[in-house]
Amino acid sequence: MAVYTDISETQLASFLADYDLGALLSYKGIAEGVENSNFLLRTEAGTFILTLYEKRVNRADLPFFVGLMEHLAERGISCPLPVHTKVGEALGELAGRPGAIFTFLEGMWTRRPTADHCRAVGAAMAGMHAAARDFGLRRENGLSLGEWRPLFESCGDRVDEIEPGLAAAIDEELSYLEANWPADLPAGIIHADLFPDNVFFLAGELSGLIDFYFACNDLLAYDLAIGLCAWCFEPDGSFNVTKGRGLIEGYAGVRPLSANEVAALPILCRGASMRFMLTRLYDWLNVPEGSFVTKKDPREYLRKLRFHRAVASAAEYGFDLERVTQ
Ligand SMILES: Nc1ncnc2c1ncn2[C@@H]1O[C@H](COP(=O)(O)OP(=O)(O)OP(=O)(O)O)[C@@H](O)[C@H]1O
Ligand SMILES: N[C@@H](CCO)C(=O)O
Repeated sequence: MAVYTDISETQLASFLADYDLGALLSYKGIAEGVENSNFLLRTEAGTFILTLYEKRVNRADLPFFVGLMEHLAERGISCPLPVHTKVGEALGELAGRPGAIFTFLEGMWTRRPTADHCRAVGAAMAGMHAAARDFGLRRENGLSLGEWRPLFESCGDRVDEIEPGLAAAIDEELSYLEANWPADLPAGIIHADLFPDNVFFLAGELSGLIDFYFACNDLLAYDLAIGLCAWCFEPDGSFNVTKGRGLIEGYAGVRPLSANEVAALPILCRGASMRFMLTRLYDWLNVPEGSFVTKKDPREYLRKLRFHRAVASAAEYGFDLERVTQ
């Protein structure tokens, strides 16, 4: 359960006194999520989310995250909007943790994405990329190509417990990625974790994006590659080309891709699979049993990596080239 920091009603009421949200009516911890403590608040002004930032979020990055959500919301992207205190602050402190209050987004994430969901997510991702273009702050991706090998090395000598020969296979794949990673593709601010649990739908329509705590400056098409990995595989491990087409054509309907971006999709998908396999592998080997963090299976991303390694051209992701390029 993702409530690491307990708060008392008295603490919360005194925190809320800095805001124009009326009196506290009720609050409860939210079980979902693993990074931060989230609470559902009801006050006289409505329903809100209180997020307390835990250790894995770097305090210095908070102005970037909170500012980005504000920037996107101002440009019509449906995402949580930070609520300001009476003196105009978006970030405060509660129970020794940095905290912020956000508007509540209606909707639920979908456990069974369809091709229509994928199309909507592609369009929303491209809309987010476009809306973030004039955001004034930068944040380097702390989980980009250069960080993968140190992360792998920090997993130590237990990697082959997951599968015999895995350490050598990762080493070889990292060498390929390091030698061939594309450099000259359009870059900007990406979400970097736009998985199904971070996209809400309401009555079949996309109602908003949440969890911008991996957002950073990186290749725009890398976000699309993360989306292909997270949205377009079936539970049996097969890639669904109809979903792939939906995601890519949904994206390109808002921001057409360049021919170079299309050509780079297979290697970007290999990199995205590597990134999520490694963070999951690290957690698998290092997070103690019975802790709050729900461990996700690194082998899911190993299987996805193998699929992308066998892709000879981006056309195998199922889209019509003429429809997605400029
Ligand atoms: N603005 C919001 N409106 C409605 N619900 C929200 C909002 N923000 C967060 N939630 C709820 O809180 C849950 C956890 O939020 P979030 O995914 O941001 O947490 P996290 O700990 O950063 O998670 P993750 O494990 O994905 O990194 C969400 O699944 C959702 O149910
Ligand atoms: N989306 C990530 C976890 C949260 O960042 C994963 O599925 O591994």
